[in-house]
Amino acid sequence: MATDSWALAVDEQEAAAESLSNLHLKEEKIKPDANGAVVKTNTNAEKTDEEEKEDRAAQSLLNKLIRSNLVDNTNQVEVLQRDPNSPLYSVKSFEELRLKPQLLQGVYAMGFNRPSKIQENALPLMLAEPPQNLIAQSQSGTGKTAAFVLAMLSQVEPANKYPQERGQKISEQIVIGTPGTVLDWCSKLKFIDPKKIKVFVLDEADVMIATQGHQDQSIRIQRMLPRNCQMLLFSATFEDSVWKFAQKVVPDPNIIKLKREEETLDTIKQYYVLCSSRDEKFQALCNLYGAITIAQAMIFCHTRKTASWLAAELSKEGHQVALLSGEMMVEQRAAVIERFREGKEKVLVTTNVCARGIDVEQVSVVINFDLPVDKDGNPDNETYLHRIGRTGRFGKRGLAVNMVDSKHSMNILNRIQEHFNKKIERLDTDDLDEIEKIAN
Ligand SMILES: Nc1ncnc2c1ncn2[C@@H]1O[C@H](COP(=O)(O)OP(=O)(O)OP(=O)(O)O)[C@@H](O)[C@H]1O
Repeated sequence: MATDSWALAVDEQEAAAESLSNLHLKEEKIKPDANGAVVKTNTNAEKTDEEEKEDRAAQSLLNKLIRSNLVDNTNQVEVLQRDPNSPLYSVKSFEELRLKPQLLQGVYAMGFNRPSKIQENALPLMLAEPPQNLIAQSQSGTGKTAAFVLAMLSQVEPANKYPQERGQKISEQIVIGTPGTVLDWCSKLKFIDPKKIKVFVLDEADVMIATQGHQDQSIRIQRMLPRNCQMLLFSATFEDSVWKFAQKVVPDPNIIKLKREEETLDTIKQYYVLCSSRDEKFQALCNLYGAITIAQAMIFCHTRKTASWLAAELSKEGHQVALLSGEMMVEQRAAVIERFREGKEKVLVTTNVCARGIDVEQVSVVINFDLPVDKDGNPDNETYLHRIGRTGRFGKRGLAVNMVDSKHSMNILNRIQEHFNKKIERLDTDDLDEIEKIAN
């Protein structure tokens, strides 16, 4: 079966339609009772004639949409979750993963119907008794964060109001921070008693490696934790250095790892555009906007200067643009991201600061206005993966367009293709028909 929803056969699509209608029923069926327990009710018995009619009409419309290949995204997720080749595939339901009733309730309230592959594989290990250590890799946007957050919440005892602070008390049970701050809180400032920590998660382990000092700080925190503290390490990419670090920091780990060619998602289509100058790249971008409907886009530039220039040019063209760059204060960055998430701005122009972590479902296009390179000018494959992973979140389709403006950047692009063993097709942005085709 194809992983790619564009290539689904009609019978698969119809099966998907059926799933969607079941999904609708399932959402209705699962309701928490007064004690927070999840109760299943017989929906069919409760359905009125009116609802029955509405359902049939919805089903028929959906089938029509599917036949014309406009597969709805919810539907698409359902299809992917039944495709063994997809990172969203699972054979189990959340109920079978033995989450606490309140967490199960929360998961359904979030609109999650089935776990993804990483959730299905990682959760039983993380929730085992005694809890297991884990080093895990999964593609961007496939539910890693949701997986370890569920594991953390499963371990929290709400009655225990720590971590504690010497003078002022921290009553929150979960602390999220960069290695430097958490280390200060555990050691210098003693806001947290590390001996009481039950779960230690290192997310985006590749950043720990790339950022000066983070690796050592993480190891110093890990050494303060009790022996029975559960250690979890997640990353979308695992270069050798990340791998070495992971094994240093997580003792006796269970390991979930991807093959290199599995790291990129088939739901994200990747293209490059040949240009000869910055202005041509800008023109290509305008052509793209002229030809396809772009819900929201993120555009990555190498320098703040280019990012500010581009944001200003796009504004002149009438786009609602937000600019996010490294010199902004944390609060300012958060405010910009929040406005973008709310859809107040449709385009986010940024430098690398924003390559990771942002989860905005509506981002349908990522543009590498400049290709990601490291400080020595070599291709930065991890950053590339994180950048394009801002689109195609949890089974959504995405488009990644790379602007190539010199022999050097063509060489960078070729090396990125080789690294991921994935062909990046050329796109002629002067050909409107061609652009329209890729968007369908
Ligand atoms: N089982 C699920 N069903 C439906 N949606 C889900 C499920 N799990 C997670 N999601 C949603 O999918 C999106 C991506 O999930 P998440 O942020 O956990 O992925 P991630 O692998 O940590 O991504 P990244 O690598 O970019 O950090 C989020 O919006 C999340 O709410």
